[in-house]
Amino acid sequence: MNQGRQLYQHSLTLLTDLYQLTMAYGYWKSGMADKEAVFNMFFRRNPFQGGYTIACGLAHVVEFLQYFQFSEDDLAYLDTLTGNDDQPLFEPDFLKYLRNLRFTCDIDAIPEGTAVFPQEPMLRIKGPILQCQLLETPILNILNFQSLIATKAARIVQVTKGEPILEFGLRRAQGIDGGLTASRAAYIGGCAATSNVLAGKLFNIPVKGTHAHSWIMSFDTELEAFETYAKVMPNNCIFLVDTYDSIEGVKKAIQVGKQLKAKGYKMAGIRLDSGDLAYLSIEARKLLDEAGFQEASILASNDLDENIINSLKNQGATINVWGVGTKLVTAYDQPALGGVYKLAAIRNDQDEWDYKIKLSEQVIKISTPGIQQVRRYHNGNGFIADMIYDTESFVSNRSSVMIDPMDYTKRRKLDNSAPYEDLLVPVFREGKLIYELPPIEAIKERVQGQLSMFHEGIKRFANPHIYPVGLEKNLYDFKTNLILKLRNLKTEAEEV
Ligand SMILES: Nc1ncnc2c1ncn2[C@@H]1O[C@H](COP(=O)(O)OP(=O)(O)OP(=O)(O)O)[C@@H](O)[C@H]1O
Ligand SMILES: O=P(O)(O)OC[C@H]1O[C@H](OP(=O)(O)OP(=O)(O)O)[C@H](O)[C@@H]1O
Ligand SMILES: O=C(O)c1cccnc1
Ligand SMILES: [Mg+2]
Repeated sequence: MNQGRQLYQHSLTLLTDLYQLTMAYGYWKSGMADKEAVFNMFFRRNPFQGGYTIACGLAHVVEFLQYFQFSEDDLAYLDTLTGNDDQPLFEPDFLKYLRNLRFTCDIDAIPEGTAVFPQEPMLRIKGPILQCQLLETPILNILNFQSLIATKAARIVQVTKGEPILEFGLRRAQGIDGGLTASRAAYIGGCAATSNVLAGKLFNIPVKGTHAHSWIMSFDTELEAFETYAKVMPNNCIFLVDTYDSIEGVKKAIQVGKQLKAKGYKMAGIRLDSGDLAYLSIEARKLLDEAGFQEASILASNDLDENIINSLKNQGATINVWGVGTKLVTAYDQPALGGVYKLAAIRNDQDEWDYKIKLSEQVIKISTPGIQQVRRYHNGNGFIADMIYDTESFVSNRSSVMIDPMDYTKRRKLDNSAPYEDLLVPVFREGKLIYELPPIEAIKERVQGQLSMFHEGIKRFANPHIYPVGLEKNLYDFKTNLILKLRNLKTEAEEV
């Protein structure tokens, strides 16, 4: 029986964890639904043991929020949920409340394509606590994955040094949305094109493609396969040469390349997809050059990542176009960015902010309270440090002191008359979109622009230099005192 399409045709508003809805119900039932709260999204470690992370996914957060509304279907489904006594989980009046619920929060976020670092709020949301709570899961889902893949792509781009990377990952991506959003993030991170046609259409990304072994295998001979392809697609010929014997394959490609030339076309190149890619590319280059095909590209693919590409380059490989799939779109060596979303402040009955903190035995896991902003300082040559400050308590003096949250002896004085940029920009005000989403090309350019502004050391793969990020002194002191108070210890001031 045809059940109809089950995926991708309905409201995404239920794309959240059930516990967000049970808490939402709790807030509503106890009269707290509209209490104003602030949450921050941040991560604690850069992925891939690297020195930076590329922020990506905000456009899809915006899209999600613009369509945020419970549909009749959604509500009917929620109405079927029961607790362990088989009674309805949610009472009808709560579902009526959800029917009329609209997104009305303020959001400030760091633009896509910006390099970001641990502890920095990538996104800050302020609004009724019930809404902020429901949005934790989708916001993390979107930003964690796209930022992870954009970062992976940026690392691969670092090693190919301007040579184009074609993203070939769709067949092994983590499902349909994983494939689509990975293609977008990979392009933003610096890939030149994708093989993913739907991503090309949806996100305005260039698409590219060669042909597979099956094309070669469907003919009696490799030569016939190349000749037929040249006949039907004379303007898009990259011949896959490794089906039977890569060197023999290159020779056949040259034969067909000459036929193309005689007809006024150009053989764009060859593709290697197995064997020793360094050796084979060097041999292929010699053969191509000797035959007058100096301009023909050598594309290589086969489980490539930044480390293998680096090694191939060190071996003198003459590959100049890189096809990268599985290890890019699945972020093979680190499958998730550990971004979190934490309550940082809540309005009390006196209409003042109560700052909130999550304690932990591990210092790195203690959250930072406050309505946070990130100030990125420049000197003439590049970025020198990022300071996280609380917008409510910050006093813009001539200089600020920032303190490393992991080591209070590490301090730095920063000059507020030097150029700086406050990284979070207003995106929504009371639910209204006030941010103009940049075109994907601008986001992509921002990545490379940003990376050129940091000390080379943060881009190193092994033990990268740690870019300085700290808390502004008032925020640091406030956080420390709050920790002491929660642990029932005296603050320094109370001690004397
Ligand atoms: N010169 C090289 N130096 C380092 N790694 C390489 C080199 N050449 C190829 N590789 C990588 O080594 C791995 C080879 O994998 P594998 O043995 O599965 O493939 P293969 O036997 O070449 O081809 P296939 O199984 O696809 O026919 C791939 O990840 C490839 O990118
Ligand atoms: O290796 P990736 O980085 O994922 O790039 C995409 C791969 O997909 C294709 O073949 P597929 O892997 O489907 O088959 P093969 O390994 O047998 O060539 C292509 O030939 C690449 O090898
Ligand atoms: O176009 C290609 O060569 C291609 C596309 C997807 C996967 N592997 C290769
Ligand atoms: Mg493969």
